[in-house]
Amino acid sequence: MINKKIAFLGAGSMAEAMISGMAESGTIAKENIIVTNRSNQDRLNSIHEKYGVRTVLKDELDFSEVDQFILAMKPKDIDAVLADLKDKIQPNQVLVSVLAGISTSYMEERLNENQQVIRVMPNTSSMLRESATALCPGKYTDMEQVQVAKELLRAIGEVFVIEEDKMDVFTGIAGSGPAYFYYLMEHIEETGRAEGMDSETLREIGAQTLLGAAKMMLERDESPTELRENVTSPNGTTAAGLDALNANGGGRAISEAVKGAASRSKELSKEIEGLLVGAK
Ligand SMILES: NC(=O)C1=CN([C@@H]2O[C@H](COP(=O)(O)OP(=O)(O)OC[C@H]3O[C@@H](n4cnc5c(N)ncnc54)[C@H](OP(=O)(O)O)[C@@H]3O)[C@@H](O)[C@H]2O)C=CC1
Ligand SMILES: O=C(O)[C@@H]1CCC=N1
Repeated sequence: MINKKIAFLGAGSMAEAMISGMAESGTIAKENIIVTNRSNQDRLNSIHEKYGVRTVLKDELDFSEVDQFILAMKPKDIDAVLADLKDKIQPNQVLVSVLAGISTSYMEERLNENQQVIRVMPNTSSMLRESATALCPGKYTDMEQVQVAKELLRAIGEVFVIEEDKMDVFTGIAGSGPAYFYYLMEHIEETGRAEGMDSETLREIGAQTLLGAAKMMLERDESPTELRENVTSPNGTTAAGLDALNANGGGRAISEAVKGAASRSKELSKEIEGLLVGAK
């Protein structure tokens, strides 16, 4: 068990997914997880009741008791948050940000010298401890703190330490990724329903098919191409399905989705910088 105190600054959907996974994991005691937001006390009450973690409004947080702060507000709020935190945090405390598009250098430049920061990108499957989470440390961050963050994030799934210049594409693949699979399922369900199947059965069939394919990719030593070919009998049903997918730009659409999300991640940081320039 990790004997550190963490404070979430932000109690929205991403924070809740992480809190739920962490609280269930036993990796960190619930009383060592503090959840804050700006003003929504009802939301804090509900998180406290559901997960048994401590909750306080951000202005009531005792900063001195926290080892790692997890920034989980919207990217547009980052400047206000960093300005507020700058002189409240100590060099031995670490800021771990889940914000899309906000780089470690962006945070470092707005904090006191040598401040330790870590950028991470989880996804909402954190709730079931099945996130694929990327992590990259800032340039002043101790390895020991990186280890603590890694261990914490392992409570909500698998952790991949990556170079920061890969963070945008990682966001396009894994941060936003669950939505693509849900979208796929929405269309599969719609088609099944049109053929008279009921939604509940379709949900189970689709999810089991996705889970089976995911496990095959994780547990078999075969590439997705080989696995796909094994499903595809000559002149059979899968070949017909894949032909239809290709004829309708399916493969290209998937690549474009990843590229679109990655490019939005890049754009977000530019927008935030633009806002700052505009505010001067
Ligand atoms: N949703 C996802 O799948 C993923 C999201 N992310 C990132 O997670 C972040 C949060 O997204 P999401 O959960 O959807 O956002 P939400 O809008 O649901 O939640 C934002 C939260 O931030 C709080 N907040 C705002 N300013 C402050 C502050 N100064 N101090 C403390 N809390 C503050 C808000 O409090 P109040 O309500 O009181 O104003 C609210 O609880 C984003 O930056 C996003 O890029 C990353 C990976 C995946
Ligand atoms: O849509 C978003 O911007 C956030 C970041 C990754 C997933 N959700």
